[in-house]
Amino acid sequence: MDTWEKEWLDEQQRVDHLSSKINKKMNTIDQLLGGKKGEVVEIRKNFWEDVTVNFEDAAEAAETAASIRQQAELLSEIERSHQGASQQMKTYEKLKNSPYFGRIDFKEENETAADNIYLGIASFYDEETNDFLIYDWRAPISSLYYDHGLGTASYTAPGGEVEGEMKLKRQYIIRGGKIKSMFDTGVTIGDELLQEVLGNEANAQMKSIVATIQKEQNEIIRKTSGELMIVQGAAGCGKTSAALQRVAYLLYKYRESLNASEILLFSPNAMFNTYVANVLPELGEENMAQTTFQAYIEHHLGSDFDIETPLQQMEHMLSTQNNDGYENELAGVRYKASLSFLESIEQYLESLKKSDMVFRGIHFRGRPIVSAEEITHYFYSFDENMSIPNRLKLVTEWIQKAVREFEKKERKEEWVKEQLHYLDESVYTKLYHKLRKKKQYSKDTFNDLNREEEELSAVIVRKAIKPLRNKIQQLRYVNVKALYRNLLEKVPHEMGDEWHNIAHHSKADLAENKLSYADATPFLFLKERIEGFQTNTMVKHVFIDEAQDYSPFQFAFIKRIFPRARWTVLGDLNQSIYVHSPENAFDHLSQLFDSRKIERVRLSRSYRSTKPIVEFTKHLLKDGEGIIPFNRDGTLPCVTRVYSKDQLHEDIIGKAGVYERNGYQNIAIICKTVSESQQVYEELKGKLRVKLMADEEVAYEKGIVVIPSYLAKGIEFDAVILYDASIQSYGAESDRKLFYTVCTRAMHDLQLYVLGEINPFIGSVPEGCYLKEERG
Ligand SMILES: Nc1ncnc2c1ncn2[C@@H]1O[C@H](COP(=O)(O)OP(=O)(O)OP(=O)(O)O)[C@@H](O)[C@H]1O
Repeated sequence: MDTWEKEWLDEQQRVDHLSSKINKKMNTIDQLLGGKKGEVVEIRKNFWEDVTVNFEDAAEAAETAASIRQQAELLSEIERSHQGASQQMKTYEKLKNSPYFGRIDFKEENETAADNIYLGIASFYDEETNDFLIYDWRAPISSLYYDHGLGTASYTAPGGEVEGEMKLKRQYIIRGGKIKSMFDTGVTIGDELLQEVLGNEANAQMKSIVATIQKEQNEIIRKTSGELMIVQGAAGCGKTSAALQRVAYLLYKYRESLNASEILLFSPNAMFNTYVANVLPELGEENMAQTTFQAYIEHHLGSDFDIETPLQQMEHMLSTQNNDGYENELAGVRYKASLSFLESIEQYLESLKKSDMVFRGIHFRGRPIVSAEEITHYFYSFDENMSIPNRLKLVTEWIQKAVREFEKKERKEEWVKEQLHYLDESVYTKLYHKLRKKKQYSKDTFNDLNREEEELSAVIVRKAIKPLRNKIQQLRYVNVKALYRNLLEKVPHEMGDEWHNIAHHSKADLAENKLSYADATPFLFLKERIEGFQTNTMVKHVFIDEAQDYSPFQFAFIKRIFPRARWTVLGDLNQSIYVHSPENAFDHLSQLFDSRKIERVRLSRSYRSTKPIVEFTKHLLKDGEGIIPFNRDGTLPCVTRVYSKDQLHEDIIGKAGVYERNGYQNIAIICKTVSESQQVYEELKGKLRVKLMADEEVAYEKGIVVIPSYLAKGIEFDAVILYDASIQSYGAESDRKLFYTVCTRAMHDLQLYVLGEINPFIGSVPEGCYLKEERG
């Protein structure tokens, strides 16, 4: 047996020893869990026997309430610790399968021997020996593993910097309690393990990367001093992965004061939410809250408007690219996405404090209660410096009072008497009981009858007027639609005459209760600023993935919603695919924060795709030289020219078959638009086992999928078949980033078809970087 084999055996023995310790702990918890369950059942059963119930007088009643509370607290305490224990059980289950992935031997300065530190997804403490047999990967000492090679090394412990020497750095793949591979590594975390991990087939869901986090990524995970962290890096360099590990790290570091629901991730679309949903549970943590910006807008405006989605906007812009008026529309969309527009809304709001607010009069059954003029008059009777929301609070109270008075008079109206006549028997009986309870019946029956009628009339009117009252409380009497229309009347000095056309389109949409994607955020902003901005102070960390796709306006908006949150923003300017995103999106963002509290991290190595694919895709960009591929072999991307649709489809079917036989489980046929995806799906579905993924609400699934460019964003596939890379599809300069984005979705294989002329971006890739084929 050579030394390495001996080492391996020793390591396996340690794993076995650890497994038996874990088993022991699991047994103890198991018994505890069983016991707790019994306790809960017992308490539930005897709940009312164990509380002293006595309502004789106030003191007794209070005692009874206290007794019930005590019993309920006991129950929830047991249930809480039951949940804690079952959570622990799940973690031990994972540790039993794979207790750790790394080891470092670290000799602290002034110590004689090195400590062996084993790193796993959670700590494991042995009470018998008072030893940590596994350290959580997020513990301060674990940073040594990610940041240092052999030799001098240090880490920041709670008590200060600890210096020393790293004697050994080892990596393992352990599955089912058996060591499958083991490597000793040097400066960076071993390429062997990375090769192995990255070479695997894509998953329908993103995986955690704890075992192979790279030094530059570790910075993203552990740096927590700033208020805004901007992470920029090429496609596939691990921005999303690092962000999710950062969430896990924050949950560990601030476990006493932070819980998962106080962290919010903005995803590019709803499908992406399902794609990343597994990473944190895999690490034994609860998932953070997830949303999309669109969902936020829908939540606030969706009941009043039909709101264009980003996907629909993109679809519209892509299909009108060659029309007259496109440039004008584009200028409008960009202006509405800018901080200048936000500033002009602020100015408009300031002017509304003095004049021009638009209100709707309050009517009931066609009769006026308070006219729009009266509301305006009352609104402007307040001090000019009083904010609009504060004034509206007073206006609302005033209107409600007027409605109350109106309500009293209304009881005598004819329609009330009519309804009284046809009143439902059950309502009648209910009211009778109510009046009896209030002891409002006298012995005088004549009076009773009158009273009964009065009460019933009051009920009828109150019920009929309630929806109106609710609307008033929701400030529906403020005509935000008209205010937004008036705002659009003002020609911004940045825009000139073409603005009239833009405003005209928006106003026509509004008239039909439609809101374009470009108008949705400004509209909501105006509404919120008028009615009183709804902020969320609970959220402490906001993460924004694919942040290059947000407009400066949207960033400013989000900042207002979460005034107490720290931000982690991840993006790649080369992947901004929306017309509203400016070239320098992150500069606009930085303006919202104190420059001393901003941290910037750049990632340059790309891990997703093989080296030949990265070499190909980086040449699609004007400034792609800085992108460094991780050294993973693979075949060259292939560009195939075809001369008919039939030929194209036949080839795609053949290629998808080859990929399937290769063992690939995630194969994407990426089209440019949703409508193209639908057509292609219709053509292929009878001949290929293929799914259409054109709706962002569906969860991402394995198999061969036809998917539009926009939805493929942020996710990855074993192989990508690009439906049509001709100049007709991707010819304009504005298509460059979209084209780069779709090509970078491929992990192992990239096949591009061209029906017509090859697009100019492929044209700029050096000859040796891809294979060329002709068909037909
Ligand atoms: N340190 C790492 N160890 C193992 N795999 C990694 C590492 N970093 C990144 N990866 C893998 O690389 C792929 C790309 O990562 P990720 O999706 O996080 O990149 P991204 O920068 O968000 O990409 P994009 O901008 O294209 O959406 C994923 O499969 C991820 O698991």
